[in-house]
Amino acid sequence: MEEEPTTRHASFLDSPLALHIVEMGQDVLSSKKNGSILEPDPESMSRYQREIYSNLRKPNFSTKPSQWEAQARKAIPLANFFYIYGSASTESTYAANLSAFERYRLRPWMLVQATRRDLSVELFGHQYASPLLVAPIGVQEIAHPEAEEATARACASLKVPMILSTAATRSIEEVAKANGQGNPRWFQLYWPKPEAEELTASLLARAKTNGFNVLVVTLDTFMIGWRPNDLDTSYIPFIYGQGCQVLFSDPVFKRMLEKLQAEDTRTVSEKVTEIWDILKRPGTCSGTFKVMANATAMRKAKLWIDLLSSGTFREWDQLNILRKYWDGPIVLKGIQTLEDAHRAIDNGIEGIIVSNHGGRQLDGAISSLDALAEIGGDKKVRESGLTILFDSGIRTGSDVMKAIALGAKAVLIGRPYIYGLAMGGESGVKHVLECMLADTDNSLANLGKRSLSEVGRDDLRVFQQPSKL
Ligand SMILES: Cc1cc2nc3c(=O)[nH]c(=O)nc-3n(C[C@H](O)[C@H](O)[C@H](O)COP(=O)(O)O)c2cc1C
Repeated sequence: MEEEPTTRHASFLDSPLALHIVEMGQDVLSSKKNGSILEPDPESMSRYQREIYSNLRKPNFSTKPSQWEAQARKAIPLANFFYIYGSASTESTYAANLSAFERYRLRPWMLVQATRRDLSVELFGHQYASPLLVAPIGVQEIAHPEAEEATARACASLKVPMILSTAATRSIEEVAKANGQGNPRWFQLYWPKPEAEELTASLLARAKTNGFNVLVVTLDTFMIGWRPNDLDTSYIPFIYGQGCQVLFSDPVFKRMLEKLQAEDTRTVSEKVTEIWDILKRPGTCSGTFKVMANATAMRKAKLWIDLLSSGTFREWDQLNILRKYWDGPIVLKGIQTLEDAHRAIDNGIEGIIVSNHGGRQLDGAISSLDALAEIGGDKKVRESGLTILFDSGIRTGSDVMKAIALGAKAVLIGRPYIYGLAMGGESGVKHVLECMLADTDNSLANLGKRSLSEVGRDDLRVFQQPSKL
């Protein structure tokens, strides 16, 4: 006799096969709860690796950091390249930054359930998808005509926070627009000199209005480093008004400029003589052309240099001035000593970036990674809740792991993404960031870790102790 359909249905649910399927489902659900899913996540950061292989052809750009540098060198005028690549004096700080990563070696762990991984980090109450941020780098137009806007779009597409430099070639508003609504972005301040507090207030108000929610204050560049590459070609973009757009677009700066012009008592002939004096100086044709083309911008640029790069230093007790104009987290960039990290804590600062500006400021200095090793290992720092970020030398995913192991919560990518910008504008930046994200995820997996919170000093060996004074 034929069974009733309902009975057939009921009997299937009772069948061993159905029970097995249900049990499998329950296993998957419970393993999800336990965080031990056996299938790799198709959306993981390392998907870029799979995409490249499945394309079955060479990617448009190399995946090697050394090639990004080489390709950027070919893509832009040499003086521009050397401004980006160059460091202070003998470039020994830059060399130390890179070689330090060779001394700290990772210790991979086996038979760890790292099929699914979590690269997210929490910084100042915000959840970020990865520990990578884009470092503040000024004058991006010298790498590509789309400049900071291209970087902002690339960052938005990958949800990587962009830190906008005060020395940008685009205004705060233009970069915010290119970065789009809801994307995380921070603002880096080159602190105008004390007489221009109103200007500082205006910059910070604009940053806040335009969705920049963390303030990075750079402490290591009150005086520009001794940079022979640029000195030998007498090349500094700010003189021509390049890298000055954040201030040029500021209402307080505009008022200052108007006042200066109104007070300018020079006669026309005196002004012509001044330009003629510049043109008479021995130099390149392109220098002469730039002087002619930018005579107006140069007057504005003079004020920019006087306000931002006058050589006037600030002190610790002045930090509280910034609290008047900024109610969000403040991060000090350029910390290299444990003593200064303690001062940051004592001054109620929320975060520091252990950085030596990529070796562009003080030559003969310790590597930034050695500085991190000292600061990140300190009891007072660890117990204080101070957020530690790191830059200067990050080139690969394993570099990211080493910095995290030494106590950084997140890291800043510097020159590599500017090389990406020089190679191919927005798509070049995106490529470099996707490589860095994939390599970071891959390194976490091959270290045998499921999340960044599991990475610590046990995962490192130092093979040559940092020199002690
Ligand atoms: C061309 C160039 C311009 C930079 N401009 C700024 C800047 O405007 N503000 C700032 O805080 N740091 C600036 N930096 C420093 C970076 O933020 C970062 O500290 C450095 O690039 C890290 O070193 P790395 O590139 O070797 O990894 C600049 C670096 C370069 C290479």
